[in-house]
Amino acid sequence: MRIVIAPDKFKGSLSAPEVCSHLEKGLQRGAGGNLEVLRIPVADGGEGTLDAAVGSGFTRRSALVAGPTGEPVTADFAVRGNEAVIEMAAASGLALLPAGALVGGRPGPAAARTATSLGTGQLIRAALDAGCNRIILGVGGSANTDGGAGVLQGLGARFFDAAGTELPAGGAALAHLDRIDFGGFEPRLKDTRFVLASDVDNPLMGAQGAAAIFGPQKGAKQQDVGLLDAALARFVEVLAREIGHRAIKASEAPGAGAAGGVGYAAIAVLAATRRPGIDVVLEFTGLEQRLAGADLVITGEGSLDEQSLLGKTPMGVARAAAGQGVPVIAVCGRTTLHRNQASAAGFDDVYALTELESNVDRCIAEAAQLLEQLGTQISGRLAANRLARTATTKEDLHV
Ligand SMILES: Nc1ncnc2c1ncn2[C@@H]1O[C@H](COP(=O)(O)OP(=O)(O)O)[C@@H](O)[C@H]1O
Ligand SMILES: O=C(O)[C@@H](CO)OP(=O)(O)O
Repeated sequence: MRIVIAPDKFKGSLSAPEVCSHLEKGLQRGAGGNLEVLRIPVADGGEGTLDAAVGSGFTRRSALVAGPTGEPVTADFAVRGNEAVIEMAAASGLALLPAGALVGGRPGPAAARTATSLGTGQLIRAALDAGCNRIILGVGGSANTDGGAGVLQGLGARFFDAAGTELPAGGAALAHLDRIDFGGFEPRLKDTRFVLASDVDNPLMGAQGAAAIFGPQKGAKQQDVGLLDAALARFVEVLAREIGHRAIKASEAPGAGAAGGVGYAAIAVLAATRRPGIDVVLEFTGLEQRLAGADLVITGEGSLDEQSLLGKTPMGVARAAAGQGVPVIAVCGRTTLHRNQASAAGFDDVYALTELESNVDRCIAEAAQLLEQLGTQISGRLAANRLARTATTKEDLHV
């Protein structure tokens, strides 16, 4: 029997490659090691996108870049031929904030105002140095609200105030922006194509913008949100002087507000095409083709819920599986979906770790072992031949 395991991470407990390996261990245990298993970790453009690329034949590279508060961090990216996958959170992620930027263990307001996406720009440069001219920029989980100004700085642009002094890092400083010098801008960008892999469709500014919606999770208090939003508006105004009206148009584009405005810089200056993260990931993993001839695909994520139905990773996998006529099982930490919702979404069966351990904290702490147990259980059910695409109509659906 040929099984493809193509899950997203279980956020807070297991990375997608870990989900793959523990699930396979359990499945094989239940099947006496007789399964042919193909592991394809997937993601939605955010955290885990790099793992998905590496799991699909890209080579992991690393570069020393500036972290969100400027301190050096070693960030990975992935290369295959002339194509690179950059997960911006690897350089500018909220999770990289040093202890000094945290207040009570959470990002503080100073970090919200000053965090920069500089390291993401430096990673792009590292990808260019590696010979890439097609760059997939996976966004999300960022610490910055700087409109992607840091990305442009990392690529050679310089930002000045009216006195001709170079601006300090971060979104708030953009309130004092007077001029951007693109004189030293990376020339190789002219021949480089960017894809912005993002599921976030917020514009750059306003009530649905980067500062208002994602600022608070980065530590911004109400007054910081106002300040950052106004600073972003100033950035757009000054950029429009340099590159014309497209700077304004891009600020309204869906996705401009992704990753604190890295989406904006990518669309306005790097001419990035925005695509749903899951579509981009499924494409570079070649999932649909690799499903050909499979008897079953197992996907999943930490929480399978109503949000998942809006097109998150497991839905993308289910769609690809439907294209190949392959049955789909979802595994997850927990689920709020009813059986008819799961079935309408294309899942023939859903297994949650909470069925094995009702204490969610323990479920998270012991996810690896529980997932193995679940894998063994799934093997047992497969052996009993209880999986069929008609499961739901037979009232045989698991949840
Ligand atoms: N092992 C686990 N057991 C139970 N619930 C889990 C487990 N791992 C993650 N979760 C739940 O999934 C949530 C994360 O959801 P997930 O789908 O992985 O990511 P996202 O938030 O990006 O959609 C966690 O907050 C937690 O509630
Ligand atoms: O980085 C961010 O600003 C947000 C939106 O892109 O990311 P996430 O949705 O992962 O919180």
